[in-house]
Amino acid sequence: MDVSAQDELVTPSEQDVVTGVGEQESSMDIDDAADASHASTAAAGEMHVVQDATSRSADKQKPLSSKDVVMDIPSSLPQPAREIVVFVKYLYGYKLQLRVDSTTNVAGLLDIIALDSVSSNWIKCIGKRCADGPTLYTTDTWCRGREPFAANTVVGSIARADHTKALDLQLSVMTPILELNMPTASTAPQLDTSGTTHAATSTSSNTGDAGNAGNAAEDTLINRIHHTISNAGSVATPAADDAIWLISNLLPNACLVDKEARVKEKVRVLLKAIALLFGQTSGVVAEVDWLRNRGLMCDIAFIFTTPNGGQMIVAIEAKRGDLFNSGKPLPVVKDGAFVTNGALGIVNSYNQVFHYMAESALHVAPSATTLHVSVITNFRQTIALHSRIDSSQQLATTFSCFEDPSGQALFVLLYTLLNEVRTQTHGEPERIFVQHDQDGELATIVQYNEDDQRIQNRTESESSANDISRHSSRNGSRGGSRHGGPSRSAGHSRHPSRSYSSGGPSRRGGSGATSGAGSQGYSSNQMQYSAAGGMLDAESMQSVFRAASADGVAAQLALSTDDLFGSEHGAMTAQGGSSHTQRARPRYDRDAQRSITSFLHDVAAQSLVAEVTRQSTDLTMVGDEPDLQQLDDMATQSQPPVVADARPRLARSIDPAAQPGCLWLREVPSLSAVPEAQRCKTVDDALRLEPGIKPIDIFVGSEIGAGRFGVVRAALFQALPAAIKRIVLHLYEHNQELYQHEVHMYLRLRYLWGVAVATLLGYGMDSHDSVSIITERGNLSEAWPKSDVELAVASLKAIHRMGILHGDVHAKNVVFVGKGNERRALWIDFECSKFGNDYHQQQAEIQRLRECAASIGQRFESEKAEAERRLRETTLPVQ
Ligand SMILES: Nc1ncnc2c1ncn2[C@@H]1O[C@H](COP(=O)(O)OP(=O)(O)OP(=O)(O)O)[C@@H](O)[C@H]1O
Repeated sequence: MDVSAQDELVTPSEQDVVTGVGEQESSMDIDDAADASHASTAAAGEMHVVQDATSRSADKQKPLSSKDVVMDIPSSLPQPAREIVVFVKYLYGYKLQLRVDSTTNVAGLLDIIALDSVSSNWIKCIGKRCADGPTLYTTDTWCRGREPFAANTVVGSIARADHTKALDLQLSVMTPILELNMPTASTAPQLDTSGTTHAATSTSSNTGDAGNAGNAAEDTLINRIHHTISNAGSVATPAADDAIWLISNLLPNACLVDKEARVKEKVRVLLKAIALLFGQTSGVVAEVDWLRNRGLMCDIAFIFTTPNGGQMIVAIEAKRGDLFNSGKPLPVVKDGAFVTNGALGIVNSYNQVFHYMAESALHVAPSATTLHVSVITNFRQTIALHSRIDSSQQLATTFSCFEDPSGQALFVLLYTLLNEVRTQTHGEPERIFVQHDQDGELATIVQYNEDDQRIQNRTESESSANDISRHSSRNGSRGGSRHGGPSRSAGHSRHPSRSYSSGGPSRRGGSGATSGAGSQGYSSNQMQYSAAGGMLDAESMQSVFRAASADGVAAQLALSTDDLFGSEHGAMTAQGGSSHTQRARPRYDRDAQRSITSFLHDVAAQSLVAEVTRQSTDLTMVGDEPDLQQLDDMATQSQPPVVADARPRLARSIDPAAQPGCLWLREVPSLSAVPEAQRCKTVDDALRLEPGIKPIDIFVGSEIGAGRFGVVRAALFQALPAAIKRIVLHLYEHNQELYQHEVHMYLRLRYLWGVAVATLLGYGMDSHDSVSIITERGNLSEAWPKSDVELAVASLKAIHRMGILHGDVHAKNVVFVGKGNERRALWIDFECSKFGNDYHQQQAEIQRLRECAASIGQRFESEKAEAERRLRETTLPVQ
């Protein structure tokens, strides 16, 4: 299938690179190609009037017309205007031509847009937001008294805009969080090796082994890390707010534009919103067999890795409930990480994903009246999402459950993580828990006092609890896995959902049916989540619990094509009777946002989250696997285990020889087993075989290095300088594992990309027998001056802080990018890296780096002296 997204947003330069030099292997000098690319950009730009500074000032007096195209967004433009341009570009798909210059203000832009026949209320919203400040997203506040933007009008009218494009924002052009929340250089906290924070001014208190230069390098690095973290994904960008807002408010009415596309558009819109929120940039495509083998019965799924450290599966199922209901205890989240071995292909942009997904969804269920999109994700990004959706609520409790506007969404977060977060932020862990067995059949509500003594068996929702208890006792619930999988009982006993209570609007499980607000009519197999204001059937609950028990976060967004965003849901929203809807409405409240983002960017919180994440995902963590029987017994005791007791359940014991589970690699046949006719010889061949892969703007150039895997070549990857390491799998027995391991480690180090670790730009199979790892390209240091050494040491320490030892410390594995203050040392080659926090090993690595660098530096100096001597000799006048 051709997934070369027609609305894939490609700049002229990228396009030129791709179409101009399509062959993968070429010896053309890569920097020439870059120049050519830029030249062609300029050429293309001429057609569209690129606005450089000169032309801007020359055009100053000209009225803005609709004949010009914005090719770039001047940084001088006020932020709201920049946002508008971005939105316009995506709303109109470049059809609306407008020019932005330094004289353009927000009002001017809005005027231009208003003149256009397809002007959109979406734009008006932006305008309003600009005018009214940060209250836009509290729709009722924003709309009150401001005709014509009454609340319902807004919801309805915005829905007429083409959200597909509106949501198709590129993360790179969003407001960097830096502007709002980035601590200034003087106040940015610093990490010491123990992970504690210090004020930035106390640089001298930093580590001992690097001198002042080292401290300075580290300070800069830490600031950059902050910056990177801040900018990773779209958590705190206004655009992400928009996405949250869309999801929680507008989707009920959205997607009515393209009636023909129906499911496709709906799926696309929703998923783009999700993508925007989660900021994922790459993923793998999974199909039915792969899913079935893992107990995930849906029609298609995508597994994303998010820049912010999580993984997410988006799955579409034609029949709701299949997803988690296949009878296997741990469907796809294995040991805290999604198992993606054997998935189908790699995608490199979310546009591709949506095209693929939409096509596939239509293909697999062309006549289905209902398609369900489930998002199963784990870790921190969802925390950000949820805390921002309702930042006024206490973190841990509001995470437990959330219903989307269609009434069927559910987010459940990793409970231990939540408790940690809550302890961190509120000084105490969660104290009300739901206990149930791993089948989700038993649920009792237990409350603890501050001394961790059990004080209550039920919450106010006694009827619900009664039902649950009766139900469970009928089923003779006990710990242990009916399906032979590991028991989740101990873990479940600390489920974060504390709020089984009445009061929220009820919503029966299954698509489409809505009961009245505040309905109390439960049946025995239904339970109400007041936090979500929704009602789930037991089956769904089981599903959720299973997902949660697998240490993941589950979000189910069910879409009904019949009444996907129909009047019923709209009515529910309009009634305002839905506590859920009110809660779900994100608040664009600077203070709230600040507190959340400061939490997210707080170094201690980061390390806490990282730590908990590590406990549940660390591939090398060969923890003590708890005795399953013991866990079962614990679950049946009246007093549930403390949170810490649940931890061993998360820390997993794996076969050290087992391959990392979170990476994709199809089982690769040996080359000889592949018939000649089926071998990939070109990128096109690979594309035919791997329909998820698009010719991803990659241009391969000349050799720049070599190692045990073979040669590394310079490349341009989407117009970025890159290095491509190609690994022929059949050459060595362990190549596949090494490849997987290296990619895995790069992914684990994503926070340091571009700061201390070369950015992983792409990876995956490029033919039947070879895989590639594409990284940001840098230069080796020739002379290793002291400043380079300190930069490299600082980067290595940052890697150590992430709990990883490089394992192959050598000067050739550090590349440098940038100049002057921007210079950074980026580590590459992680195939020998391993998890570990051993101080002595860390010091040994640092020491080794210093020695390598010193010897290269000395050699460089002596060679230089020798060359100068020779030069002097040859140039001395002959006597
Ligand atoms: N991102 C990059 N930027 C610049 N040069 C790079 C980059 N990646 C790799 N190289 C060059 O290619 C060489 C080999 O790369 P790498 O170490 O990743 O390959 P390898 O096959 O794993 O080598 P080794 O046998 O040392 O493990 C590096 O020493 C470096 O010179």
